[in-house]
Amino acid sequence: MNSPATPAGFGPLDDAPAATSLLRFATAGSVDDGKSTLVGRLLHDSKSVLSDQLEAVEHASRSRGQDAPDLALLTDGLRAEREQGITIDVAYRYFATPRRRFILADTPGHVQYTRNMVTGASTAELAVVLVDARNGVVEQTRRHAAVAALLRVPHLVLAVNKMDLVGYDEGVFASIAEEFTRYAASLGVPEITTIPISALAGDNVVTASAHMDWYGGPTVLEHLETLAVTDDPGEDPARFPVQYVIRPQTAEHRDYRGYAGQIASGLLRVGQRVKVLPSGESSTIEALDMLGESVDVAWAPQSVTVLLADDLDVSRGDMIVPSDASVTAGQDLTATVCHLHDTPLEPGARVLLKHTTRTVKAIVKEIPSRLTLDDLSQHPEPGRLVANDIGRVVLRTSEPLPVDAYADSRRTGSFLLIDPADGSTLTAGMAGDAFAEAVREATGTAEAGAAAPDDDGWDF
Ligand SMILES: Nc1nc2c(ncn2[C@@H]2O[C@H](COP(=O)(O)OP(=O)(O)OP(=O)(O)O)[C@@H](O)[C@H]2O)c(=O)[nH]1
Repeated sequence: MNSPATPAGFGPLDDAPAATSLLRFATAGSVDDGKSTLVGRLLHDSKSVLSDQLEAVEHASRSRGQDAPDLALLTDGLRAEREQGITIDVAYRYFATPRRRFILADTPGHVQYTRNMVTGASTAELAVVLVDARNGVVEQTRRHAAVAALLRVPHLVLAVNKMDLVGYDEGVFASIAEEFTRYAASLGVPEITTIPISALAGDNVVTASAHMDWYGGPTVLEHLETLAVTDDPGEDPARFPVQYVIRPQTAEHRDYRGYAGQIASGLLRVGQRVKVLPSGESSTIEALDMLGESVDVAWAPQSVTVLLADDLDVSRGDMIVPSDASVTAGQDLTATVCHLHDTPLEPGARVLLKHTTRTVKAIVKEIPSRLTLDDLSQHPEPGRLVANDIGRVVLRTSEPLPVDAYADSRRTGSFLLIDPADGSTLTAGMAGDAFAEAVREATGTAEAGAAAPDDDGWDF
């Protein structure tokens, strides 16, 4: 049984300081649409490939009787391992150009890998969806757009690849671009860019194509390099999950009581009025300690120790938020989820729910909907969710949790369901109804509903 990697957006935060020049993006495409070739071309033409790697690729291509280097071989390590049946769900690649640094989540393209796109795209600012110009928008393309919309990836690029095989025809590109844009926009994707490319020939990947003078937009790399990403932590709601309570037992520090953790989103400053969830008690930030130094301001994803002016009862897993934040702590949670595990998720399932630094018991009360992702219609009898399914679940947690709507905060609106028996990740969840509402609006279909059997002792 394959247990997929923990989605990056749902696991621990990385320690790297926010850098304006960093773009996280994901690629998605069906088998043979040319994803490996596109990634290889990006790495090669942006000179991110080391010369010994290139020599190895040229050598391998020649020994296969090919004149030009097969750039798909640059990503072949991943493929070889996949063919041997080793589970590598998402490979992260790092590369840089003079204008920006990139982290690319490279996800396999088969239908059964929807969950990998969820994993790869959970922290992405942008997703590149590839289609083969000869095939146009297919079921997988709609799936990828739906997953990008579900994860609220803010920028979506449709790369219409293999334009060389359709004679670089503007009409072919235009009709694919139009169909895709209509579909993705109906799901609420805020920004969609469509680019005609040939990954093999290098048209519009890094350098502008000489074959498509009817296209006046950016190349793929230009778009990736110049996209304005919202990396101002001040724009996000401030959320500080408490990881440790620090109370030194020395005479010198008798009165010290600090709350250590990593800022999950937004920005904290000394003097700010805050409240602690779930208790709702208020106080003021008296000091912020970072690596032994006092600072006035700290922001996500920095690790800090917060000192409050009042002596409140704060424990691990509590969340410090601005006093006027609308988020409340509750035990009933509705979410859109992508089920990741090979064991299905059923109403009545007893699971662990991991939200930021806190893990509590939870029960799946209801599965009101299960989506057919190719046309977003509702299964008439949702029943249960199997691996790669996207659906809606109603959960009840053993303790109140301050969960944001995912639409407001990707970090504190997401959670994982975990199997209490072996600790494996079952399901990635996005709290709130925004995606379900977009789907209902786009399709006009109603949910059916499947409720849990009577509780027997797991009644919180
Ligand atoms: N003519 C033409 N062929 C292309 C182009 N891009 C990729 N190909 C070819 O299409 C085939 C599949 O390309 P890959 O890059 O391996 O496709 P992929 O999407 O990574 O495939 P998987 O890794 O199996 O999902 C290869 O034979 C490529 O050489 C293109 O722009 N034009």
